[in-house]
Amino acid sequence: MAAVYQAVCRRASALICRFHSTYVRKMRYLNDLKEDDSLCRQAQTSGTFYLFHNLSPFLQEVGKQYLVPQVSAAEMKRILEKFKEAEQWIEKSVLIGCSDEHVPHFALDLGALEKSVIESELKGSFTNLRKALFVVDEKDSPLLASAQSLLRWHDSHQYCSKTGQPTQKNVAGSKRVCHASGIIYYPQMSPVVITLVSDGSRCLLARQPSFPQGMYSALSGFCDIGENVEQTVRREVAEEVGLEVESFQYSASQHWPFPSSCLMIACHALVREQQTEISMNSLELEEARWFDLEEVVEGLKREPGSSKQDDGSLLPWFPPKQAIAHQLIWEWVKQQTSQLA
Ligand SMILES: NC(=O)C1=CN([C@@H]2O[C@H](COP(=O)(O)OP(=O)(O)OC[C@H]3O[C@@H](n4cnc5c(N)ncnc54)[C@H](OP(=O)(O)O)[C@@H]3O)[C@@H](O)[C@H]2O)C=CC1
Ligand SMILES: [Mg+2]
Repeated sequence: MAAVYQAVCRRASALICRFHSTYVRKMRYLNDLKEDDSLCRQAQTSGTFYLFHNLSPFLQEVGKQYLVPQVSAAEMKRILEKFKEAEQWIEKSVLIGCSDEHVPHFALDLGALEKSVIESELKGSFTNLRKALFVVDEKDSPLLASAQSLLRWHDSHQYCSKTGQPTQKNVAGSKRVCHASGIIYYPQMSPVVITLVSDGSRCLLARQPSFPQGMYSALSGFCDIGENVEQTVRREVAEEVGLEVESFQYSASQHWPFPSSCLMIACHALVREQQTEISMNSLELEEARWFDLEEVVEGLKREPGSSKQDDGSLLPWFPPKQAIAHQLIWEWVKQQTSQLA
């Protein structure tokens, strides 16, 4: 028995090692591409391309599925030759990852080219990211989100904010340089804390006026400069619903591309059972209230379309699973259910 156990352990650790070495080699290769312009330029000739048009990703609808096609370098060349200055277009691409076999992946925004020509050549359509993220396969959503954020960052950092001179991207697109001042700009993300507040048996969910009808989510807010995560959690909860956080626990994080590149830091927070009266900040929120376990479980089952009742009123529903808010709400349900068991 012990021998079998040892053999299983050896096999497991061999697998883990193999996984790590593939991962490490991949990360090292990507880093080389970021650091070495000529290596990256060469990689563009054998890589694959995810296409965007004015920041909308290109999708293909196959049956009921939406696919995110990777266009080969040869196919890219063929399409771009239909337009002027084909070579210059490839230069605009940014590195977004690579396969385990080191096939590099790039994202390219063809916003200045005729959309319909590309759509009919590649048999698909450029789709708004807000829709795309929720219809593609789960593994593709983070890739689309980060690719769009990087393309957006390049688009809005064409000039040096100190000298006003144009900035130049390195080939991989991991930075931009102002040659007049020597300033290097790196892609930025804004840290945002998202907090699911609980009083021990209920959780607090709120609506911002911009949310779709009937949707409630956890409280969120940008970190102020100089703040740590704990301070942001405490401040945002105080500002938005007038409650004091007693303790909090980090859950997970997620890159979120709206409005532009946020690092969502998700936390659970507890307030005292005796101090649960909400004083909502109506400049930021439209509604904030406590939900019990049963109402949350029901809400998780609801789709946006099934939220409307015959009398026109709306039953609450929560963000879809691609949003980290969904994960927080699920975790809370699991924790409550395990307490009841
Ligand atoms: N993935 C998920 O599950 C969820 C993601 N989110 C994301 O979190 C983000 C922040 O949440 P929200 O509650 O709106 O934040 P806040 O409560 O901090 O309020 C937003 C306001 O803060 C100001 N602000 C401060 N810093 C910034 C900055 N770096 N970028 C933009 N605005 C800033 C703006 O005010 P002004 O315009 O007056 O200057 C903005 O309107 C949202 O953009 C949303 O997309 C939110 C909930 C769930
Ligand atoms: Mg907020």
